[in-house]
Amino acid sequence: MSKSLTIAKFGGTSVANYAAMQNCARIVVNNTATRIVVVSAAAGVTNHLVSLAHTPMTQEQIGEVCNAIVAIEMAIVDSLAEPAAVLPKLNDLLDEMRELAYHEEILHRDDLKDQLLSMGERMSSLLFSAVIAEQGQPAINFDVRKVLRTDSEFGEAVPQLEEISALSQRLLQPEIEHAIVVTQGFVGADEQGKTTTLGRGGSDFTAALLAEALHAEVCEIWTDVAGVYTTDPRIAEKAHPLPELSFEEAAEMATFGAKVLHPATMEPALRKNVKVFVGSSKAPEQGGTWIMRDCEHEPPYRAITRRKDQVMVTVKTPKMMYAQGFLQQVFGIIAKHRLSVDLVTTSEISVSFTLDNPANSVAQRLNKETIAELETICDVNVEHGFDLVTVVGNHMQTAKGVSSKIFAAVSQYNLRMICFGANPHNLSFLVNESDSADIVQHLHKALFE
Ligand SMILES: Nc1ncnc2c1ncn2[C@@H]1O[C@H](COP(=O)(O)OP(=O)(O)O)[C@@H](O)[C@H]1O
Ligand SMILES: N[C@@H](CC(=O)OP(=O)(O)O)C(=O)O
Repeated sequence: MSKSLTIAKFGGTSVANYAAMQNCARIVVNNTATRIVVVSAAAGVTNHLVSLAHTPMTQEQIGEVCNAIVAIEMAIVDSLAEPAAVLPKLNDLLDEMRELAYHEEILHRDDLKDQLLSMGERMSSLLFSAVIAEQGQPAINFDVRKVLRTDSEFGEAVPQLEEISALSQRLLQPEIEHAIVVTQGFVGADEQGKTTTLGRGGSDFTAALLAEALHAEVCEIWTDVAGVYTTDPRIAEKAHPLPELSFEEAAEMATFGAKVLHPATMEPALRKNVKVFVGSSKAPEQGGTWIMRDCEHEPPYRAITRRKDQVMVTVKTPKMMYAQGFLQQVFGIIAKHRLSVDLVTTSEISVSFTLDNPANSVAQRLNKETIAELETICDVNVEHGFDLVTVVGNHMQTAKGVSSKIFAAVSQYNLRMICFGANPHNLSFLVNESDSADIVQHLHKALFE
């Protein structure tokens, strides 16, 4: 275990093609502390795999989607100086992918879906290890399933921390002594060795879990933006990168929709005090954001996030006024399906709460099951078409004038639910999806420009 170990994670756009991979390989070889590299699938590949796994398709349609993936992978191999060194292994993986796609279409098994989803990372890690080797460093492609033990919740598998730590120290640590280890983000395996996945965007989480297991000093998240910004730069053009963030602020931002980080990434970092750096693999010289335990400044507001695809569920029982334990029953059902609720409001006869409902996700299936079970005990009304906008900061409930400034900025919009005061780090609104970009822009202007 080395105190100076750095783990570098490269996201989908950073490994989208050969030129992008070369930028990343330079970042790796320029820092001798970087011995482990975690890669995502090349941009677009996981989306194709998700459509294979979740959309009913004819044989021809399956063939077309597979061909689109083949084109992305082959363009990278063809650019390598020695394609022949990896081509047989890549062809094996492509064959495995096609076979899984046809089988899954017939069998609809969750374990096959995850095996299929893992193929993008298995291919990109093979290719990326070849790109590092081209830059003169010994590199190996390591199968993360040997160490990233999870439970068997396919699609949203939960990492088993003690096993990951023991397995990583036994099987991964010796490898980094003699080569740069390139491994897969997002992917794991259960006790039976079946392939699992950690949920969309889960490669950041993998990097943080391995950093925790091997007591790394730094976990770098290399992406397509130069750090974590005041808000998504795709929404507000004047958004700017933040030099520093606390673990808590970063965790809130990720939970409430800052796609640049997977929501669970901060947990391992916080447990082992691993510093997290977020930067652009295209422009590493621009610097980025350091996320750490103690920041120099903890301002009342630091950033704005937006999370799309929210549903608002209102449960109502005419007997609620007298029915003690109704809330407990409702939240018992939600907990049983492992859902988390972000916003809650109550009145005498009803309770409203929000559920995250992204397309093609495990959450969507669990939401349906939860709503069906709630309908057995009360009236349930489900409304779609909302986004959640959150201002993230520190000691927000006690900082004077913060909430009035925020409410003034959104005064002309219809706010369906508001959540404030339960913790010092956020103020959230549920808003119509058609308004959310405007709301973020107005808030950004009022708070940061
Ligand atoms: N607060 C934020 N700061 C920076 N990027 C953000 C933020 N909120 C959302 N994003 C979006 O996250 C994107 C990076 O995340 P993602 O596409 O998942 O990258 P990767 O493929 O590298 O994991 C950025 O291009 C940006 O549009
Ligand atoms: N490839 C997976 C995992 C991941 O983390 O990807 P990215 O780093 O590109 O967000 C996904 O698309 O969900």
